[in-house]
Amino acid sequence: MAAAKVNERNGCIDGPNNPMVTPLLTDLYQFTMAYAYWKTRKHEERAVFDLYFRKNPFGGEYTVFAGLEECIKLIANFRIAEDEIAFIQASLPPSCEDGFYNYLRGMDCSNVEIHSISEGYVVFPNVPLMRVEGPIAVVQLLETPLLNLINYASLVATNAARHRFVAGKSKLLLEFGLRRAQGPDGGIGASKYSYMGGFDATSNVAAGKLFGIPLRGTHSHAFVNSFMSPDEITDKLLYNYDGSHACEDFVSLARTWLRKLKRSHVLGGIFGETNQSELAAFTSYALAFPSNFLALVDTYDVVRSGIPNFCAVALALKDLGYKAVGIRLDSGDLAYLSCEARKFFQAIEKEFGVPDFGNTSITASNDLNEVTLDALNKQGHEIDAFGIGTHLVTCYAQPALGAVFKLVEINSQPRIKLSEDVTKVSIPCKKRCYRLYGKEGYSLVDIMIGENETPPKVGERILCRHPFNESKRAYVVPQHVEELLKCFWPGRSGKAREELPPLKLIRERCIKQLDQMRTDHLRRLNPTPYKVSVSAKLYDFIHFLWLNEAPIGELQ
Ligand SMILES: Nc1ncnc2c1ncn2[C@@H]1O[C@H](COP(=O)(O)OP(=O)(O)OP(=O)(O)O)[C@@H](O)[C@H]1O
Ligand SMILES: O=P(O)(O)OC[C@H]1O[C@H](OP(=O)(O)OP(=O)(O)O)[C@H](O)[C@@H]1O
Ligand SMILES: O=C(O)c1cccnc1
Ligand SMILES: [Mg+2]
Repeated sequence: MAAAKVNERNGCIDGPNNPMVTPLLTDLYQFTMAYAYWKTRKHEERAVFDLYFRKNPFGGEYTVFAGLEECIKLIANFRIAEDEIAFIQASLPPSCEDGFYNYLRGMDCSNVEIHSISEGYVVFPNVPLMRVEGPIAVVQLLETPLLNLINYASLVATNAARHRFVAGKSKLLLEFGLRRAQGPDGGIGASKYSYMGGFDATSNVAAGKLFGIPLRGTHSHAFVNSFMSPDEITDKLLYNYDGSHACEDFVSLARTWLRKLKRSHVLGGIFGETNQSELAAFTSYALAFPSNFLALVDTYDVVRSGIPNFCAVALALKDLGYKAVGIRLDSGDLAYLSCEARKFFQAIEKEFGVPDFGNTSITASNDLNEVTLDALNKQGHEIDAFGIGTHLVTCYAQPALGAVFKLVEINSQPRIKLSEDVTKVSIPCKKRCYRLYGKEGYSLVDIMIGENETPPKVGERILCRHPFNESKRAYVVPQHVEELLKCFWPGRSGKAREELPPLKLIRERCIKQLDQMRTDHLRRLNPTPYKVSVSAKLYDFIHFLWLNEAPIGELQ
């Protein structure tokens, strides 16, 4: 993954983060269609496409929109290089005329206009996330890369937001998925969009460098397993926190604390001989990171070895003025073990008078997902931080979002795609989209209207209709109206271009958006669907066009 390059052409928007995002990152049929448009001299006809999805993922009723910045970076840098043109020429039939390749040579997105919902917004089915307008051949080529950049990004951001919802705001959420992700780009994307969806940090160093995501981590079982005995620690010296004096033998100090713990009335009964190679591993990790000591305690036996060994080293550190961070549990019954660990820490705080030791942090990992987080909450647990990998980054519960890109207008003529399945009928016309807010500050409904219709106004009653179900309709008097589609790439329209905010701000926006949603839309079990509607005028037009385009069947 190369660092983002500076755009030489417009000097302001870098290229996509991933160098594989080029005009060739598309399906062959986009190029064959482009050729056919060109051959019939249709290629410059002005087309409007909507990018939207039909169903929220994970059985939920909301989605977090992500991936916009990469789309705009693609658009800003969209030029087909000479070697790419040669490859396209070799891939299309020899009968394709040379003029087409000259046309591709001059192709860019300077006449394409992109309106989009802002990245990090909570979004709903059928409302365009993005409206792409421009010469049909160019916009056709953009279908696949735009969908590619938005589908997984939005899916994983939504997955992260859902994990955050179950875990609760006070928990630290760490993304640990790189090793299980779908290749390098899956891993980088997962880290970026999990952070956007509300995770606090990642273990992925490359993502930390590329996007400034906070890096966090513990250590693995291999580190513990690698120690055979305390004799392996040769450098036992540790200066105290302020550097004023040295403890010559930190290993013995930790051993002394272990003996004290064993003699304690309360704790002594819990464990006997702990694993000494584990104690050696913890001691040497503390010598390496005295201010950031966190131990993985489940290699041998959490209660009889890992926790007492950790506490002995943590108390030795405390003697030298350091505060240990905590433990990680990576197997077994995480609810039970976290409660046992907390009791142990609290007993030490009481018996040895160590302030705040009871609050020592407990991190849990091991195949966690929404369901296990929910189960842990129901049982009661003492976990402060969750490290989540596989289920988060692979989107195990649902592997694809399914956003689509549909032609809604050409040469100012609205188009509709019909389907046997009503949910797959496209909503025609170049549209404006609004979010209407009610008295209590929550959003009530999203509404799509024709481009030239009068926008909804605060305090004015407007009829919101379900796009396809005649009987579903409601009057809304909005207290606040927000236009959703903003201009992120003005083309030649002369409109102002929305800025692309830094990742941290998008993350904050996402958290704020979710805070502003009614929790019944967010809950895991039987969430309430959010209403998505069209104006009365657009409703009538959709159904007029539908009847116009659908052939009448004949029964015999
Ligand atoms: N209290 C709990 N309630 C519900 N699920 C839990 C609880 N504690 C742990 N889990 C989950 O149960 C599963 C246990 O995994 P598994 O059966 O592989 O055992 P393990 O603890 O990983 O054992 P080992 O690593 O020693 O093989 C994990 O998915 C974990 O997230
Ligand atoms: O379980 P996940 O949600 O994917 O989180 C990441 C896992 O990766 C590490 O395990 P590792 O790869 O070392 O193997 P393990 O499964 O044997 O613990 C870590 O200890 C977690 O268990
Ligand atoms: O830092 C960790 O604890 C970590 C990182 C990646 C995967 N599992 C754990
Ligand atoms: Mg594991």
